[in-house]
Amino acid sequence: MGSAPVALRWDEPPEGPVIVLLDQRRLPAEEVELVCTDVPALIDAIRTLAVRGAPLLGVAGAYGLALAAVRGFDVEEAAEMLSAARPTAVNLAYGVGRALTAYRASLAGGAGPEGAWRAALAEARALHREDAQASARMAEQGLELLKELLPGGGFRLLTHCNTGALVSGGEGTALAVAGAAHRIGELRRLWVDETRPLLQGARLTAYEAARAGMPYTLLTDNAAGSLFSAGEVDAVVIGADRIAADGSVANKVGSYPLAVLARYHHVPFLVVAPTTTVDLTTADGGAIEVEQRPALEVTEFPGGMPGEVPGRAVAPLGTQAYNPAFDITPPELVTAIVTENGIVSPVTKTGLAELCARSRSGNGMMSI
Ligand SMILES: CSC[C@@H](O)[C@@H](O)C(=O)COP(=O)(O)O
Repeated sequence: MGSAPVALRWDEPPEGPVIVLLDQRRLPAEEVELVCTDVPALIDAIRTLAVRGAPLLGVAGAYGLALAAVRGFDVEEAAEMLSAARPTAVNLAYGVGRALTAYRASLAGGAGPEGAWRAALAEARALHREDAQASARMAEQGLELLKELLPGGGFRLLTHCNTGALVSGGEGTALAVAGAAHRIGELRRLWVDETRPLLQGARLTAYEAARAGMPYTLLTDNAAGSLFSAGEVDAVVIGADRIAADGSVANKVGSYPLAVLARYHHVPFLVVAPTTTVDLTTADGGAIEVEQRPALEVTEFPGGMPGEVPGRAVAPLGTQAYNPAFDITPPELVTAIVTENGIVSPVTKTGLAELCARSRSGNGMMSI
């Protein structure tokens, strides 16, 4: 079994502190590090998905704030720019907000610039550690829930996008649950949606599943219906980018159709996400901003991502494309939301606000 990839680290070479990313745009073909020495480079990495996935975006945002401070950027302006780099995953603004609050408090307490950037860095490191701990708790609780829902064991799980170690300081969210099932010999099959247009499933989840030795099979997103109708899926496990106060879930586009299929076929639809992904200030799914991405990602294959080698055109030049990065699954289609603090479901009746209150108080825009 291969070791989990390290998606992000802070480094302090003699030339000055940097954020080192495993460049996810190049996986699985190449394992290449991308070194960000300044805030614009990090913002570009976030926009072009060199670093991605809700929990890791939070961690990247917090380290980004520390980088801004140590590299002499206008920290307040950097905080705004970093938070706005991608709009849907609430963790990004949350992570930036936490490091900014630590930075401001340090300055207000009389620290100089060195003390203030170190305070921001300490907060980023704390968030990174907490994320790893949350990941382990979600894996445990998600596994327990699967055992309850599917007492026969031998789970055949369908997942979408990428929710593993590449998006976390730990093993991730939904993929961490699959990993926990695999370790006890109960993962019969991991069905991996390729996740058009940027192929996070094919490129990244398959990469992680292979490294972990999981029994996995890749499918095109539009093959999922046949798989359900053949009775081959026991549960859907996905992550989330933002969960509104009413339990609506924003996640990678293609999640909502899976929830509809799961309901039709009486299959549990499980969302695995840390409480840092819950945004109690957003009332419902309609209030979640869904990121729209360039047409090129759809009209070229495999996804003409900025900074990448040009893709191959699969549509006539000038074709318009509808390319929302996320969709919204309404709460009535969600069987349960698994967090590090517990599970919200029609069965437990525990509210999201109660689970969030079990974490330390949030900063910035989060009301947790
Ligand atoms: C634990 S990651 C949860 C989500 O962030 C993930 O499912 C997802 O949608 C990521 O989208 P991406 O556009 O690749 O950042």
